[in-house]
Amino acid sequence: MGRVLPFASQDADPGVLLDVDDVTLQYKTESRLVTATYKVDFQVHRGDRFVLLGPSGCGKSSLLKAVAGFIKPVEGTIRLNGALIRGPGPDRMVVFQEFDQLLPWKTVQQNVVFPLRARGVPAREAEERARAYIAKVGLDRFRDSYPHTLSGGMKQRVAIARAMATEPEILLMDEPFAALDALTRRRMQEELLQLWDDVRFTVLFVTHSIEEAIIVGNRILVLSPHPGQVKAELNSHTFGHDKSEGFAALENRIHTMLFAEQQHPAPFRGAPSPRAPSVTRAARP
Ligand SMILES: Nc1ncnc2c1ncn2[C@@H]1O[C@H](COP(=O)(O)OP(=O)(O)OP(=O)(O)O)[C@@H](O)[C@H]1O
Repeated sequence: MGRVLPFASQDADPGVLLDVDDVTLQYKTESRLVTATYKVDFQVHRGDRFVLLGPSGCGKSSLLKAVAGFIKPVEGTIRLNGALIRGPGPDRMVVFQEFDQLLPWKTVQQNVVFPLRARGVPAREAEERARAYIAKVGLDRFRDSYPHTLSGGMKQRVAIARAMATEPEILLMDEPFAALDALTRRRMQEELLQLWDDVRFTVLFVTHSIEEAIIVGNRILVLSPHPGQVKAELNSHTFGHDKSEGFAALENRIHTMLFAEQQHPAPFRGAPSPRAPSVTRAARP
């Protein structure tokens, strides 16, 4: 493999990779104009695990789609490495929540090879790179399996391997673990962190789970409810599943930030739930 540099942050470059500047996103439907985000600003540096966190409908997925180049801001700009994003490009890869993002008629290996060949990577290199990334997500034994024979978690691992194998500048993940059971989700979060330790890629990660944001992210952008506006940007680089000192404090701080002005407090406040708070659950008392 050997060619991880374009994807990785192996230098100490503190420069901005992704610059989202004053971005307003809108959708026009037949009956109305929906403002998804309003004047959102943030900057992602190389090697960041940057999380967009906020309640359902605050425009997290819309921001990710705009960075992917699928939708255009009505106001503001998005730049990657200084260049204006005008559409989708090979420098960005998206991992979605849905398990059906793989090609069902192709094996795991073929699924990972496919986008590499489409980008002009020579056959042998594509095969080798696919093998290496499939190994990184622990699926060597399933290289010749078809997607319908894999569990949800395994399919997401393939989707991650496929995206990583293209070695994009930034990996865009839209609630990639949200449809998994709690234990698998936790394992996937750990594996993502291990992968990051290994490859040091840059990721923009969308979630509505406060716990997931703190575990996965080194920086968290907290967005207000619809239309999404920036509430705060926080550092979270010292936490993992061990929930070391300060985890609960940060969790509470974010929770308060998101729901302090709500008239009805979330049901688990004052009576902590054994499950981690999620923005969606909290937003629907
Ligand atoms: N294609 C669309 N047409 C019209 N409105 C849309 C479209 N996609 C999203 N919206 C609206 O834009 C707003 C933001 O949606 P978006 O999916 O980005 O939010 P989100 O924070 O990702 O929500 P969730 O966590 O529920 O996925 C919502 O009000 C949504 O209804």
